[in-house]
Amino acid sequence: MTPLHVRGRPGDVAPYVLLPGDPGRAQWIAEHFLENPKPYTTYRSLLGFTGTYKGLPVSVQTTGMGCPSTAIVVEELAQLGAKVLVRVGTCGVFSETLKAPELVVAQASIPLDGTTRQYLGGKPYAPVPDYAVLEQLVGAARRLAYPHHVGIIVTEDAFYSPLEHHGQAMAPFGALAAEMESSALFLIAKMRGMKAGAVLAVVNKVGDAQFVAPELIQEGVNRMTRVALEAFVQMENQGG
Ligand SMILES: O=P(O)(O)O[C@H]1O[C@H](CO)[C@@H](O)[C@H]1O
Ligand SMILES: O=c1cc[nH]c(=O)[nH]1
Repeated sequence: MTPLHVRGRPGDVAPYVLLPGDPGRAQWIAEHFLENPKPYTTYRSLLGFTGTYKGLPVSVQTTGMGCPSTAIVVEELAQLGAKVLVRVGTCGVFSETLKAPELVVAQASIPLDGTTRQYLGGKPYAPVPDYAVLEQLVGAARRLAYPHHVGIIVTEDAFYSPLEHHGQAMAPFGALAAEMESSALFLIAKMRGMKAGAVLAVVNKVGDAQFVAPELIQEGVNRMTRVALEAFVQMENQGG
């Protein structure tokens, strides 16, 4: 039996998993960073591949956009034996002092989404990455000398909110960036005994009508992927 959506079989998914929102990014990462990548699921375009990076088995699994889809994928990755999950996503920033292709490493997510609210029955909660994963992500970004910011992000549902952008309202409280998946990832990973983190490439200032130039996005994606993979290797070398 495979899970309902991530249609891999036990053994198909590696303990270490990269989580991009975009299936095109999942395929690009598999082709450019993994040796011998093999697809294990294509259902609903939630593409998943497993290969190796520097000899370490690694999977890359699309989450789709938003917390509802991410929650399904993370639950099913737990069923398939995943242990360490790192979101490699894109984000919008609240200040022009953060620029593409800089990275944002999430230290916590302010959960403005509906999925975590439903999981928690409305109880307050602080979705945070696993501390060891956070440490390894920051360490890898430093070693690679990629400019990065470590801080609070906002996870929200409405990319095109008709109201004044509600994520932006959290900027005075220290939020650096907005995206749409990390709160659910952090919460569900904790509930299911997995370790999670998130590294994000800056692609716009929140509310801008355009993303930055494709070359800058590509460079950010390249950098965040390298950071996440090097963090996996370090974690494995230090006993997982
Ligand atoms: O680039 P990904 O990983 O999809 O992440 C961001 O991009 C999408 C919105 O454009 C949302 O999923 C948001 O979280
Ligand atoms: O969720 C997101 C992702 C990228 N840019 C945004 O403004 N929001």
